[in-house]
This record gives sequence, structure tokens and C-alpha cells, in this order.
Amino acid sequence: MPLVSMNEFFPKAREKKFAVGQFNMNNLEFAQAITDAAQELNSPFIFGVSEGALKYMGIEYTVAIAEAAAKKSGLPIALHLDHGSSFEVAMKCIRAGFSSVMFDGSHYSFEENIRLTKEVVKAAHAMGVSVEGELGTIGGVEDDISVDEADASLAKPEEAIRFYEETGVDCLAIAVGTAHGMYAGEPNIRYDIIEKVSSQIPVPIVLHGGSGVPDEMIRQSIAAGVGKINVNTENQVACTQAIRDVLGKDAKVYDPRKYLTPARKAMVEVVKSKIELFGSANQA
Ligand SMILES: O=C(O)C[C@@H](O)[C@H](O)C(=O)COP(=O)(O)O
Ligand SMILES: [Zn+2]
Repeated sequence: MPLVSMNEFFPKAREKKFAVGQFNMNNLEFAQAITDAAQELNSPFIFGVSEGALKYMGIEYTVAIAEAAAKKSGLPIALHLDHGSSFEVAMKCIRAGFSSVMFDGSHYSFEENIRLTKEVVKAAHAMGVSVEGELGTIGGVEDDISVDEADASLAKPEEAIRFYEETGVDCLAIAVGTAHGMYAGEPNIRYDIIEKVSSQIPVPIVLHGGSGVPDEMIRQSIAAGVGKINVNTENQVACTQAIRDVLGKDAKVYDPRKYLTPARKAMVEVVKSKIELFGSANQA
């Protein structure tokens, strides 16, 4: 199966009230683990790729790996630019074979964010590519750039509704209290904001900062209108911990396969648990 736009699975997710996981790809082992987990549970999913990860992996390798995953698994998989910072980066990804892009204009003024997002939507839709927009500021560390919790501002429902109406995005990330990275305590998720916006727009709300959010909060967020949930940090932690365990037990190990195999297995378990929690198992 070729890579698909997120609109391939969003209508079903909304109708059946489940969320599709965006799992970030940082290298080949991440891609394999995510695909194996999804294949075992017959789930659609989204490969998220940040600009930092793109630089690390190279755009050609990234697209080739995602296409191989889609072909091998037969699952509906979207390859999605995560937190794209400009029209140019979004177009570069689309030209290379991405089936979906995020334009993160949350650092611009509201009106400028609308104007820039609209341009991306117009170009992307003409090529059958789906678009995610962002409103409000999500706290924590995003692709190595730290946003102070105090600077993180929640999205205003009226603005979010107007943002959707004017831009025509296919899903909308709004700041509702989650943060990137692991939480010191528990997040305070504003289900009321999710519900208010979701009841007025026909596309899913996106929850960034999905790592470390307690299961019950995830379930409540999906019930309120979240249809896409981003997870990266939990996979990074599981991967690194497994590598530490192997090297900690035997400092003489030098074959990368000896520590990357357990690392990949650890990530398969993380992704499977998220797919079960998000309700997307058997929805491919
Ligand atoms: O940090 C990245 O490279 C990707 C994240 O910004 C992603 O969009 C995300 O929201 C993941 O959240 P987390 O796993 O809770 O850090
Ligand atoms: Zn994010």
C-alpha cells in the first residue's frame, strides 16, 4: 500500500471515537518497532518526523523507510512532517514523498498564523496531502528547543474555531495543558476546551505531548474530541534504557545488533500499549 493522507483514517476515527497515534521516527529501529507493533494489532498510524530528525536521517532515507513500511505491512500509514516551521520545508517534504505535513505557526501572531497556514493548506491539498495546524503554545522540549511552562499559553476556543474555518486544516493541534517530554507531576488537561472546539469543527483535535499522560486522561481526551495523539519521548526513553541495560551488564559488547534488538523490542511494547489505549487496534 502507498503512503496515505491522514484523511484516509480520520473520518473512521471520528465516527468510532478512537485516536490514531503519531509515533515519531528517529532512525530505522524506531520505524521497524512502530510498524511491527501496528502490524501485530492491525492499526493505522502516522510516522511523525521533526525537522531535527529529518536532518539526522536525511529526507531520502526517511521517505524510503516509510514507503518500505507501508509496502511491507499493507497498513494505512501517513508520513507526516512534525512541527514544520515554514512553507518551504513543507513543500520540500511533499516533493520528496510525504503524505502529510504540519505547519506550526504557533510562534506567529494569530492573524499571521492563519495567513501562513492557509498557504500551506492550498498547496498541500492540491497534491492530496493532509495538513495539521497549531494554535497556542505547547510547553516542554520540542525538537531540542525548550519552551518554558510559564510561556505555554492555552488555545482560546473561539480563535481555534475561526482558525479552522479560515484555514481548512485536516486536524488541529491546540494547547490544552500537555507538554513535550516527560512530566514532573501530572498534566492538567482542559477537556472543556477540547470539547468546545471539537463540537464546532468536523476534524480531529491533536494532542501533542502524549508521553507520560495517565491512561484515564487519554481516554477522557479522546471522548472529548482528540483524534490524533503524538508520542515520541516514551519510545526514546524505552530505547535508551534497553541499550543502557545491555551495556551496563556487559561493557565488552560492540555489535550494535546486540543492544539495538532489545531497544527495538522495548519500543514495540510501548507502541502496542498506546495503540490499545487509543482504541485504534483492528481499525486498519
Ligand atoms: O520532540 C519531537 O521531536 C516530537 C514532538 O514534538 C511530538 O510532536 C510530540 O508531541 C511528542 O510528545 P512527547 O512524546 O510527549 O514528547
Ligand atoms: Zn509536538
